[in-house]
Amino acid sequence: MHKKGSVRNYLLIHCMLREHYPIVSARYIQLDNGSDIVSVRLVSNRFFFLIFMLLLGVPLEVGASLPAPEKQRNTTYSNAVSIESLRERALALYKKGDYKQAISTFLAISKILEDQAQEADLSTLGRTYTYIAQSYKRLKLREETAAFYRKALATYKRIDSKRNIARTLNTLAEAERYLGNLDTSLNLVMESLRIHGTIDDEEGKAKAHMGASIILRHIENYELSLEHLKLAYAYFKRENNAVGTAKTANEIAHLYGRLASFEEAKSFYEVALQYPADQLPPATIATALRELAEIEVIASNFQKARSYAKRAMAIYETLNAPEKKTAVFRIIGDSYQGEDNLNQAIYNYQASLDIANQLDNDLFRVKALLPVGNVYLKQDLVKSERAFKTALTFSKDLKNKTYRLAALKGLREVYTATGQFQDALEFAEKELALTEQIQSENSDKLLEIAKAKLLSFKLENEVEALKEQTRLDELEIARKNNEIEISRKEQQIANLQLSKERYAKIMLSLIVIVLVTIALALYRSYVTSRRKNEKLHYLATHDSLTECFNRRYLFDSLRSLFAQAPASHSGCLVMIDIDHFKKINDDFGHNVGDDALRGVAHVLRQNISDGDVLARFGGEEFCMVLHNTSLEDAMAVSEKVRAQMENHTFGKIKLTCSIGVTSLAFGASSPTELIEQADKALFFSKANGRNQVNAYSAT
Ligand SMILES: Nc1nc2c(ncn2[C@@H]2O[C@H](COP(=O)(O)OP(=O)(O)OP(=O)(O)O)[C@@H](O)[C@H]2O)c(=O)[nH]1
Repeated sequence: MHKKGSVRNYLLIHCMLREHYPIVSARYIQLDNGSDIVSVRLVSNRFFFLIFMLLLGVPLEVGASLPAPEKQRNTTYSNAVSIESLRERALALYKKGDYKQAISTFLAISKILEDQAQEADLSTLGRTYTYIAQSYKRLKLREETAAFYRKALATYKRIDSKRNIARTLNTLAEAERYLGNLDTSLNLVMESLRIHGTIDDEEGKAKAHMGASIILRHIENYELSLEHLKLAYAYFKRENNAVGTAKTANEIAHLYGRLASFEEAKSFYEVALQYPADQLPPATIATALRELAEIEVIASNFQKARSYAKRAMAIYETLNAPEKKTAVFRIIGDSYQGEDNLNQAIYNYQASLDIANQLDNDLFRVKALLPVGNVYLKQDLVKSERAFKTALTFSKDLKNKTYRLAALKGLREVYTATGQFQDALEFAEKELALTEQIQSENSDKLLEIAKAKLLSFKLENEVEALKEQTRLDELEIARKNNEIEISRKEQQIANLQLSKERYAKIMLSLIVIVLVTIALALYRSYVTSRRKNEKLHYLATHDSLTECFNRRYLFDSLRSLFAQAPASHSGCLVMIDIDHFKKINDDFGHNVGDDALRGVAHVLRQNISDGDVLARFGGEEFCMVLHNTSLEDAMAVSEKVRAQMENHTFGKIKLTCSIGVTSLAFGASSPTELIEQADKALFFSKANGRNQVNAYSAT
C-alpha cells in the first residue's frame, strides 16, 4: 500500500511540474512474471486536478526537486502502460487461438522490451519470446518455434534465471526434435536435466524427463525412454498429480506397446481409468480407452476391444474430435475383421474414410482405404482394386512411404487374384523399387538414429545418476516420513504423558480426598474413642456420685507413691468418715444423704493441692493422699477439714466428720498397711467421741 501511495503521489507531482494533464489515479498491476506496471488515468481539468491534489494532501513544493532518475522511470511507466494493454490483448488472442495475431502483438511487446536493459524487463522479454514460440508451435511452424525458444533461452541466460533456462532447454529440445535434429534435441534435454539436478523445480524436472523420453523414443531407445518416463511418473505419483500420473502412464503404456509388452501396456493404460472421470482431461481417458481397444484387438478379445472403443468414441463425440474418431472407427473395423464380420468391418472403415474425406486429410484417407482394400480382397476384387488405387493416389504426397508400399502390395495381390499377371508384375516391380528406396532412407535414418543412440549412451549414464538421485530423494522422503511418524509418536507419547499426569492428578486428588476422608473418619473415631476411653477411664477411676477418685484409683496411686518414695519420705494418708451418716439417710432420705456426700467431697477437694488425691473409699468414707506432706501438716489440714465440716451446712443439714491420719514415716510397707494405719487412727477418733482428728500411733 505504501508503494502504491508513493507512486501515485510521485506521478501527480511529476505530471504537474511537466505541465502535463494531471493523473487522478495510478494503479499497480502485477504481471504473471512478477514485474509491476502502472496503469494511469488522465483528466483534462486542471482546476479539478488541483482540488484533487489538495484533497490528497500532496505536498506540491516537494516536486520541485525531483531527481533525474525519477524522470527516467516515468518513461518506463508510459511503456509499462502500453505493454500492459498490449500484453492483455496478446494473451486474449493467444487464449482465443488466434495465434497469428497473438504473435504480432507479442512481437510488438518484445520490440519495446528489447530496448530496455533492465532485469525485470528481460524476464518479461523471455516470457514474451516463449509465448511467441508457443504460438508458432500451435501453428506448426517448427523453425520459428525453435528460433523463438532460442531467443527466450538466450534472454534467460542473460539474467541467469536457472529455472527458466532449464524449462526452455526442454521446450527447445522438443522444437529441435520436430525439426529432426535429434542429437541437438538430446543435448538440449540433457542440459535441461543437468540444470534441473541443481535447482528445486520438481515439476520442470518431470517435464524434462518426459521430453527426454519422447526424444529417446524417436531414436528407438525404448528402454531408456521408459526409464525417463518412469522417473516422471514417480514424480507425478508422489505429488498426487492425477493428470500428470495418468498422462505419463499413457506414455509408458505406449512404450510397452512398442516393445510388444502388451500386459504391461494394459496395466499402465488402466491407470487413467482408475481415476474419477472428473479428475482427468477427457482426452487422456479416451487415449487410454482407444489404446486398450487396440491391444484387445491384438489379443483377439474383439468384444472387449469394441467396448473400450465405444467408450472412447463417446468421449471424442463430446470433444468434437473427428480426427480421433477416424482412428477409433478403424479399431472397431479391425475388431470385426478379426471376427470375420466383413460387412461390419467395411462399414466402420467406411465411417473412418468418410471423416477423413470431411477433414480432407490424406493420411487418414490412406489409413482407412488400406483395410477397406484388404477386406474387399476376400469379397469384391473390383472394389478392392478401387480402394488400393485411391490409397496409392493419396499416399503419393505422404512422407511416410510405408502406406504407399501397402497400396502397391494390395494392387499386386488384386491383380494376382484376377489373373492380370502383367499388371501384378508391374506393381511387384514398383513395390520392389519402393522397398529399396525405403531401405536406403531407413539406413540414412538408421545412421541418424545410430548417431543419436551413441549420444544417448551418454545420457544413459546421466539417467543412472538421476535415478540414484531419485532413489536418494525417495530415501530422504522415507526418512522424512519416518521422522514425521516419530514425531507423531512422540506427540502421542506426550499426549499420553499429559493424560497420565492429568489422570494422575485426578487420581491423586481422589486419593487425597479418600485419604482425607479416611483420616477424618479415623480422627473422628480416634477422638470418639479417646473421649470414650477418657470417659471409660474416668468411670473406671472415679466415683460417679461425688466425682472423687474411686477406691481402685486410690490403691493405684498409693502403689505409685510407694514405688516413688521410700518409707522415710514424706507423704500422708488421711481417712475421713462422716459421723452417723446412717441417721442422715434415715432422717432425711438417701437423696439428701447423697447431697451430703457430694457436699463433703466438695469441702475435701478445696483442701488438697494439685497432685494430691481425693478418693471415696466406700459408703461415707473418703481418703486424701497428701504428697510431700509431713504428719504435722497433714494433721493441720485434717483439723481444718474437720472444722469446716462442722461449720458447713449441707443443704439443710449439719454434720461432723471423724478423721484418722497416718504418714509414710510410720513405716508402712504397702498401701494396705498404710490404709490400715489410717483406719486405726480413724477408729480411734470414732471411738474417742467422733468429730476429731487423730494420728496413727504404733502403740
Ligand atoms: N445416702 C447414702 N447412704 C449411704 C451410701 N453408702 C452408704 N450409705 C449409708 O451409710 C451408712 C453407714 O452407716 P454406718 O456404717 O452404720 O455408720 P454411721 O451411721 O455413719 O455411724 P458411725 O460411722 O459409727 O458414726 C449406712 O446406713 C449406709 O446405708 C450412699 O452412697 N448414699
